[in-house]
Parts: sequence; C-alpha cells; structure tokens
Amino acid sequence: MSVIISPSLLSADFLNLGQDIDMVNKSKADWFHLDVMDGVFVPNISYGLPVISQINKKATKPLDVHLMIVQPERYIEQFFKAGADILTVHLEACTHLHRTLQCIKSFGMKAGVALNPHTAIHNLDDIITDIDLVLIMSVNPGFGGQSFIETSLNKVKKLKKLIRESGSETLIEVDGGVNTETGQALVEAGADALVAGSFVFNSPDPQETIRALKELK
Ligand SMILES: O=C(CO)[C@@H](O)[C@H](O)COP(=O)(O)O
Ligand SMILES: [Fe+2]
Repeated sequence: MSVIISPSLLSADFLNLGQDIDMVNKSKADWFHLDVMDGVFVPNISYGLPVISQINKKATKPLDVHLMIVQPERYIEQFFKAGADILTVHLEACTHLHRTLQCIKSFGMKAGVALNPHTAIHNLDDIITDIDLVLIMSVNPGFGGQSFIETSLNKVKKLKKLIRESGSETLIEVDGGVNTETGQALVEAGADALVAGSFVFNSPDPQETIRALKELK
C-alpha cells in the first residue's frame, strides 16, 4: 500500500482557504489534516469547530482532525458533527484515554492517539489494540515549520514492533518537519501516513510536492 499523505491546512493561505482546499481535492493527497489548538495544551491558538464545518462542505477527502486541546472528551460529539472522520487526541491530555477512544468510535469515527516527542511508546502497551491510528509528533506541537526531531525515527520502529506483536491494524502517522528526505526515512522506518504543512504549502507547486511525497517507498 502506498503512503497516506495528509496535508496540514495550518500552513494554508487562510485568505484563500477555498483555493487551497480545491488544490488538495485535485491532488494525490489522501486526507486533510486539521490542527486544533486551544492555547492551553499548546502555546498557540489555531481554528475550531465553525471553520472545520465549512472546510467539510468543500473537502472531498476524509478530515483527519488533530486535537491539541485539554480534556478533548468534552468536544467529541461536536467534532463528529463538524465532519471529522479521524479524531486524534493527545495521550498527555487524557485522564481516561480508553473511555475517550470508545466514545470517539461510538460515533463511527476512527480513533487516534497522538504522542508528544517526550512520551514513550511503552505508554501504549496496554491500549494499542483499541487505537486505529497513532500520531507520532516529530516536533513539539503548536506550530508549523519546525525542524524534524531525529529520535522520532526510532519511535516509529518501536511502535511498528508493538503493533506487529499485538496483531492490531493500527496505522502509524507522523507529524512535524516532514519533507521528502525525512519522509523517506519515516516510510523506511514503518510510517503509514505522513502529515506535511509548510513543505507543501510553501512550495512553488504544492500539487507536485504532494505527488513527490506520495511516491515515497
Ligand atoms: O500538529 C502540527 C503542529 O503542532 C502539525 O500538523 C503542523 O501543521 C505540521 O507542520 P509542518 O511541520 O509540516 O510545517
Ligand atoms: Fe498536526
């Protein structure tokens, strides 16, 4: 199976968001990656429910929603109604992660768990079979355009081993500092999906950049 590409609209042109959504619709991208930040879990505030509802009217591909908010269980139903297909919460933001994942799945969404760079893979040992997708953060969450943290490659390898041994079909997605070079290393390490923001939207030809990422093997 080819690598899944999920362009992050955090680096899109918000004055021309419709054009950037059309570009992703026409491109070889698989999902739309939507970063929600609350200014508490991360030191930045992005966009929220009303913007995602509008994006959902135009996007023709699944919405991959990355919640960087405290107590994300408060908003699961609202993100479902806004159009989320995959809803990813941070392990560090959940006291009752198992209950939160069950709640996400009860709405028919795929349930994702994101790990900050300092959070070890072994924290997932007892819950991996309940997770549809693990999002490895390869930068500290909060901002686009940061440099890739190299130790993330080893985390992907450890996670791949855990998934294989558990017999689960959990997908591995990686987010932060992804370009064709880091993307190549991530695919070789076992990543199934790559998020890319600044590398796509700051490039002269975003559709071509998405195609180049999609061809990584
Ligand atoms: O979740 C986040 C940042 O917290 C990301 O999804 C960024 O949007 C990725 O941006 P680049 O590192 O690809 O520029
Ligand atoms: Fe993200």
